[in-house]
Amino acid sequence: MKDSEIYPTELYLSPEKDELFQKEPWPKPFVFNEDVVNVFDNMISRSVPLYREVLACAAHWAKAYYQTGTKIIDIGCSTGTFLELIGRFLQQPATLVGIDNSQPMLEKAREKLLPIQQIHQVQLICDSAENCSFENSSVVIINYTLQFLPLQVRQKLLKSIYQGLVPGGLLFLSEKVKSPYPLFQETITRHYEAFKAYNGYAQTEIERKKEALENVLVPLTETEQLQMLKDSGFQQVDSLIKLHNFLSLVALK
Ligand SMILES: C[S@@+](CC[C@H](N)C(=O)[O-])C[C@H]1O[C@@H](n2cnc3c(N)ncnc32)[C@H](O)[C@@H]1O
Ligand SMILES: O=C(O)C(=O)C[C@]1(C(=O)O)C=C[C@@H](O)C=C1
Repeated sequence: MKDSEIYPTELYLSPEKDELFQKEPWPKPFVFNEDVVNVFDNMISRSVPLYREVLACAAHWAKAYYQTGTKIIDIGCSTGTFLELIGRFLQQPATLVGIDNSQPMLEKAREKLLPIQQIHQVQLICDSAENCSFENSSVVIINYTLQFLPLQVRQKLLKSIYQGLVPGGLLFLSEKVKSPYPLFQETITRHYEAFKAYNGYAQTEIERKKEALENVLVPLTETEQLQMLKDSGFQQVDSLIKLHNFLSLVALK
């Protein structure tokens, strides 16, 4: 695939509709179990603003910073949507590694990634990111995953990613963030919920998921996020995309 062909791009998303929070009992607290996994592609693409654009952007940056003979690692790879995209986009054979601690997610990913295995070496690791090595990677992607880790583990993980990246290596990070200003946070949340309603979620579904995610998904502010990256060793850090309460950053080793 040529650079010009990735945007606008089609992602490989399973069509099963997310109706999890319509029914009783609904998942609380939120976990990445089989029920969530079965509808995950539909859930995330209807819940994360600019999801398609973020993945296309991550693929562009991955291609630009990939160094031959190194790895591209996707932490919290879920059903493998990013790896499948970069696998189609990157012409030269590469080692693509997906890490996720949900076995059902990796089973979906395995299926999705079969076609790109004709070109690339694909490794799927079922473990917590904090137990993994990032040695010999030139690109690490961590989209909407750090937010689920305990606060004290996040810095440790970012340091370990920094250590594992080769010089000139890139970290691409997307997170749900919060505003440091309560009034702005309220306005942003209302706007975000309108986005979800536009994507077909009923108010009860929105409220139930919000409750399920409480204390499970803990967002930081953009400033805290940038500081954590700098404290982990990254000196060159920049923001690329932000809409409502979702942010994408890049950081260079
Ligand atoms: C919101 S999803 C990520 C979405 C995915 N990156 C994408 O763009 O489609 C979060 C993923 O992180 C995984 N996860 C949560 N905690 C983890 C941990 N400590 N280590 C590895 N994976 C984790 C979950 O199983 C889930 O698949
Ligand atoms: O629905 C929300 O409120 C979200 O925060 C979306 C979000 C996320 O950002 O991780 C939450 C859970 C799902 O895994 C997919 C997306």
